[in-house]
Amino acid sequence: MTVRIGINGFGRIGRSIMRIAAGAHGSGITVAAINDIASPDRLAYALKRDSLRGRFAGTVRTAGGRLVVDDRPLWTFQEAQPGRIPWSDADVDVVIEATGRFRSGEIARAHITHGGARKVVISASADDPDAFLVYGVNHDTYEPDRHDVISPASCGVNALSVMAKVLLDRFGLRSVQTSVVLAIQGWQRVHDATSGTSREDPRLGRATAESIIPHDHVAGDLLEVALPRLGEVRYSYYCVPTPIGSLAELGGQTDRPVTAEEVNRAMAEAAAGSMRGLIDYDPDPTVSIDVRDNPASCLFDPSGTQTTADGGVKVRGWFDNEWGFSHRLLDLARLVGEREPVPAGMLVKTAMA
Ligand SMILES: NC(=O)c1ccc[n+]([C@@H]2O[C@H](COP(=O)([O-])OP(=O)(O)OC[C@H]3O[C@@H](n4cnc5c(N)ncnc54)[C@H](O)[C@@H]3O)[C@@H](O)[C@H]2O)c1
Repeated sequence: MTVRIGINGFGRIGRSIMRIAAGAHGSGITVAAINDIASPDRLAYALKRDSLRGRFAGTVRTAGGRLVVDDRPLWTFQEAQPGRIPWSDADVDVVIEATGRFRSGEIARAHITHGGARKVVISASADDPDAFLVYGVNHDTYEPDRHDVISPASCGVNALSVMAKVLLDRFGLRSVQTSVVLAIQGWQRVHDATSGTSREDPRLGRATAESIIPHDHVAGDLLEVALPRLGEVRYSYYCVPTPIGSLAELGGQTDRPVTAEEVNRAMAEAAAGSMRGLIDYDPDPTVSIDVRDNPASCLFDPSGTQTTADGGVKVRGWFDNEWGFSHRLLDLARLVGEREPVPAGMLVKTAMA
């Protein structure tokens, strides 16, 4: 079965989804419709030429007010309010809410109640969704009858939680402390600004290219939601002026002392087995740009593993904050868009096919 997707907000995430769906990892997904406040011509231009990902591999044009991708016209709407988008005209199963404007579960639900879609996946941490589902970590808690508006938490939480799950399952893990170092986000400001970021922490209005910016607007507590067995988690977030490619570090206490070699072996085994497609493992020395276009939630970096004799452990992973996360959004869309959900183990394989 093909899940028909509607994308609200054709920005960095929306266009990543379009590129993935049009490429080799797009099986089981059809982008049926898009909505953005920008004109179809601007959307076509933005899809065709991307400063970070290069030219779109297929063809892009507009015709009759619609975006036409690889000679397939998409329903193209230009509405500013979720409740006004007629997704049912395009027979959309799942809306991916990727404007960054409508992160409240209640507002995003209008895609269902007014637009006629069946499910919504918000492309960020959200307020009061029906469920937070991190793919590969707790997506098997999805209940089709109760969960209509879903949040995958954040890209950072996805990267942290796949590593945390491996450590937890293999060695036990508690007293977890994490850091996420995040590449530039579209809502940041070029110069110091007092408004326009829609975030309350004043540091987030500071000039993007000038500083490492710590901030409190974090979704780190969602790590505890996705993996309640972890117990308390502490987290730090930093915005840095690199265009793409982010870092996740996670430390904690294992149930027994482990060596760095044991930890790395566990991650390598998970990358080849239970977490295939979600954790990638790369023994080569890595810097952030190396993760660009990587579809995994986390590219595990064994050179970052440190342990102490009393059971302390720290691990490092990289993630493409757009590309990896967009793959997870599509994994979730496949899961919730299926009219008859298939077993979780099958879904990981399908997603990576
Ligand atoms: N970019 C990342 O690395 C990343 C990673 C994870 C999560 N996210 C989250 O995904 C969301 C989108 O991020 P992005 O980077 O794609 O943002 P973006 O600014 O690149 O894209 C937002 C798009 O939404 C459109 N838009 C704005 N208001 C609208 C409205 N009222 N109705 C319809 N369209 C509207 C804009 O024209 C733009 O095309 C945010 O919540 C962000 O936090 C982003």
